[in-house]
Amino acid sequence: MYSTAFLDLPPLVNAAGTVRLPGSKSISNRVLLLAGLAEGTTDVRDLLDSDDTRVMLAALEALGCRLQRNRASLLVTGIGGQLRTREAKLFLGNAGTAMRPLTAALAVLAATQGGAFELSGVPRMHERPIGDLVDALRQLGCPVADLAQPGFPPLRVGDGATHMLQTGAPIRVRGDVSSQFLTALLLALPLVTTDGPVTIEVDGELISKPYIDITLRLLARFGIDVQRDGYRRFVLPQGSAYRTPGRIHVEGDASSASYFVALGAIAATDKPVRIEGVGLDSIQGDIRFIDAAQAMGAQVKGGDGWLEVKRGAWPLKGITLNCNHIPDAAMTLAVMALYADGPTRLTDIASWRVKETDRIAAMATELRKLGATVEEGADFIEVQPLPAGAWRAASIHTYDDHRMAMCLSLAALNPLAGAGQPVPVRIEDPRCVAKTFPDYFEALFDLVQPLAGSVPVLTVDGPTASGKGTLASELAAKLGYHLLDSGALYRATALAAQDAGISLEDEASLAMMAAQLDLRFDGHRVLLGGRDITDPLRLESTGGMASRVSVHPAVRQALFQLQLSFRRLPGLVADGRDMGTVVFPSAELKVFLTASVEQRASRRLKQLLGKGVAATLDGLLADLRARDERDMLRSVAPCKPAEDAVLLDNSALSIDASVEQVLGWWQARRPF
Ligand SMILES: Nc1ncnc2c1ncn2[C@@H]1O[C@H](COP(=O)(O)OP(=O)(O)OP(=O)(O)O)[C@@H](O)[C@H]1O
Ligand SMILES: Nc1ccn([C@H]2C[C@H](O)[C@@H](COP(=O)(O)O)O2)c(=O)n1
Repeated sequence: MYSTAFLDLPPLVNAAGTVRLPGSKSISNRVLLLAGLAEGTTDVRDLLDSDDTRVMLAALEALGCRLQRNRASLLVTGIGGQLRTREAKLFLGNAGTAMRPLTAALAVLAATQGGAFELSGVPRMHERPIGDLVDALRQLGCPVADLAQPGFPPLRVGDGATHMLQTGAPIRVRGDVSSQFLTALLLALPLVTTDGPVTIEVDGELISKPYIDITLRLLARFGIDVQRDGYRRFVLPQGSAYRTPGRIHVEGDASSASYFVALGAIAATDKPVRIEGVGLDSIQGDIRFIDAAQAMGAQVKGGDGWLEVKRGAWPLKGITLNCNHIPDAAMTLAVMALYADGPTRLTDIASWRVKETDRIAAMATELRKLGATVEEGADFIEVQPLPAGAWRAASIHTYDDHRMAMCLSLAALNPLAGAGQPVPVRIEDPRCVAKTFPDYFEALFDLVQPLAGSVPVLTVDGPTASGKGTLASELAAKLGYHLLDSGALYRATALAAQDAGISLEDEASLAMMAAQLDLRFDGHRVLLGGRDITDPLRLESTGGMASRVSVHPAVRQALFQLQLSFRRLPGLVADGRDMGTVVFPSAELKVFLTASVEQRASRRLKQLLGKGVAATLDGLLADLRARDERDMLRSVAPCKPAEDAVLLDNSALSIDASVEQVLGWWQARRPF
């Protein structure tokens, strides 16, 4: 997962390969609540691991459910409809799929068994309406107190006392703001059917009906057979009781599939994008997104648990579509619309305005930043195609909304819109995808090809102990980029030579060995032929040997391709001696880092003593001078600033100040 302040996506031009989807958020949180309320233990497979499921799990644990995590599954032992805890404060983040059903379930349990629970979330959750559900619970006779603005969380349900509920008369609930209110009642009211059946009647036209279908199917799996009259009237039979189904499998998230369906439709020109975990047999309403994608031109094939998507019509075809049945996935259509031959109008999407953010306003604002013409209304959005040449590089604000981040990432495919200046796209706060798809960007990068030469590179060259490694790894962490410590390759070659008894002057043998290095970087550990060489790699003596090995042109040539292979999406920070001059001459920013030799020697001394390695200042000064001379005066790729490098003397700069300085230079070169 990328937890950086922003993530820059270079222009992308092709897509192919397979993505395995994380579990559906809607199914995961429903299953968790049902398992938590049921008698017995439920073995939940392929559960989504994300922010929204984590808050649900924390709530269940606080309520006395037992959770046992195994490698492939989560075992949930429920409370069997009996409160184990009578008071708790539950923080539910921005998870509507946790807030609404837990409010209803705890309201009826607290009222009938005596309890009091506070439910709160992030500030945006406190702006998301829940009044219609609260009204329905109050009709029943459940005490519900608004703790801030009436009709919005935070709420307190129950007052510690027991109450008789009015289950004899139908409970009325509005269906035209969020279908989650009805889902919440359907999940909660089986708990109070001891004295007779309980009826729910829906006022107004129910939106997002497919989500109710998911709720009903899952209720059936947990032993509740709801009788119904279409989507207007639902009857929970007397004596309903949750029974664990034993094992339950969570299918992949159909809303998350929409980004990869769109990716295939836009960019899979040769081989398809294959999506695993969700398919034509899906119980999720958002699977119908594929109909919309096909209407726009996508070629879609599928079976049970899989889909394959390729580009069909190109440009895509603009469509007008009522999106009431696919409210979440429909956002993806708004970005696909940029690649269409005419306007795309998405209607009946008023619910977008009360989601993680006001999604109609957010989508319109961000698409306009890219250069698009967008019209928005109370319950629609109309997006004009964005012709080649009209795209602008944009820094996309994501509003703490995972779907904004994932949808807008598709704008990086802009080179496919036609001849014109390709532009990168910046996604602000990429971590917001953690709500449903923590590894979304990693999955995207596995499938796409960047425009040739567009993966950004930042080089940091300089003499030994100037702080290159420290600076480069901080920069890579801040930008979410890969890191190449090129010195480590020379060091590993030197160690391998030592192990094999090869002389450091034997250029041909060294080069042959360097070309076959079995080197693996595993986090901070470095493995050579499976052996952990992390510690020996950093020895001063190894640095000295590396310096001698690196003077040989054939060795440098042997390591050249390996270094180039580190240039992968989304970008690279490379440190060494010749990164800016030889290996990445087209790097966007080249920094040449220096510090006085005295300063460098004293830093290295501190570093070594800190690791318990004996050293003296005089000895280090002599070693550094010798190494500087060899590295700077050798005939091939000497350590020197590239002509277009920026010099940074950090003798009097802290590490943080150096990082800020370089990030400032980097930002100045970005088009955002
Ligand atoms: N700006 C700075 N101010 C103070 N200390 C620093 C600064 N930058 C780096 N250091 C410290 O200097 C030491 C050497 O830094 P580092 O290992 O990053 O250098 P290097 O140039 O990568 O060395 P080498 O070429 O030997 O790999 C480390 O202990 C690091 O914490
Ligand atoms: N791009 C590079 C990186 C390193 N070397 C050589 C010269 C250094 O003295 C030695 C060890 O590097 P360090 O880990 O200290 O950065 O490797 C080089 O020639 N070119």
